[in-house]
Amino acid sequence: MNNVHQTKCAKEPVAIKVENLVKTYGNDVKALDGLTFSVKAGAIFGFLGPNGAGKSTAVHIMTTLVNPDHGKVTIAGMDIISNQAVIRQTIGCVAQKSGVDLLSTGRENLTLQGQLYGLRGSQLRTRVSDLLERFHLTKVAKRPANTYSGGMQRKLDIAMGLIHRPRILFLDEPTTGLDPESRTALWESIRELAKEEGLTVLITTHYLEEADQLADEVAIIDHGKIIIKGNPEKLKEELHGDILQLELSETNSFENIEHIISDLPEIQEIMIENDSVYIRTDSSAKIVAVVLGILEKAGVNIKSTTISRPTLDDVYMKYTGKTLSKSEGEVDS
Ligand SMILES: Nc1ncnc2c1ncn2[C@@H]1O[C@H](COP(=O)(O)OP(=O)(O)OP(=O)(O)O)[C@@H](O)[C@H]1O
Repeated sequence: MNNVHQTKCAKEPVAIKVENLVKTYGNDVKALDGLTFSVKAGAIFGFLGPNGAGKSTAVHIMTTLVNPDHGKVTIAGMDIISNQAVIRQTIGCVAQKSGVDLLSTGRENLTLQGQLYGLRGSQLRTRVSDLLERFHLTKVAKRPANTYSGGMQRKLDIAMGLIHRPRILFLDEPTTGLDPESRTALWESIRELAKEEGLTVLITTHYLEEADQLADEVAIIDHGKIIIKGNPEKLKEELHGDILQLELSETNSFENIEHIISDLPEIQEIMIENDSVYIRTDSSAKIVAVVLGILEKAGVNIKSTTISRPTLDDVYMKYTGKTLSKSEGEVDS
């Protein structure tokens, strides 16, 4: 790794700058439609959006794999078109599809990856051992990767993406398919890494909880554009009040409900998704009995009632009109 590039990247306050990116596939699939955002150096940035929103296309462009039709991307202050070779040394990428060779051991996978980046000898051995240690894989380093659990294989994948000491790491849905425990453990490793190595991390995810837990900043992307961007805590705070969720027995009552309760002054917003009505209110204690009374009179059967503080899911729903977690078909094993 070239020290000049490392130094330049470390001093650059903005690690990733994306300006008005447009990418069309064929004649009419507009994957990106004026995408603009930036990521501060050292931050963990969560890139959220439903299937087909344009996340992977954006990541492919930022990592120099695909050229945009229009727009500009700078990575650590360098334009991606004119500095491809240097940028590929500056970034690490962990794609959705694993790069692990399942028949090789963890150590062999890391060693080969290091050799591809020109590392040799003791420098390579030390880096491999450090990464095995950091991801708690030392004990299994001599075992073929096909004997690893999903979480261990994913850790190995991320370790491989870090072998050349990149300053910016792109993680494309790193925890998809992992069980909740492995997912939480991986979050911990990513958090530690970002802090200790001063890494900038851009993470695409379908899991709002993941973005909420990990990211300093999130951007919600849909139809190739940023819909909203900000610190998760601040975005949630902006949705002041509580969320009252009413799960209904029959969804055919939806049409009436909005009409029946929308005049109540304590109600800020009503959203309907799947089998539930979500009511945002500053006066949940006062409103809950009133709403339940009105709906009972109107003959609406309510299965359950929940009051909660706004989550990133509620932020997502406010800006996209739908929930992400319910529409994406999460895979938990
Ligand atoms: N190589 C390609 N050829 C044609 N269309 C493509 C290609 N790659 C992506 N698309 C289309 O571009 C749009 C954006 O896709 P993209 O994969 O970037 O979205 P995404 O947000 O990453 O989705 P996912 O979460 O499912 O990975 C989609 O309509 C997709 O079908």
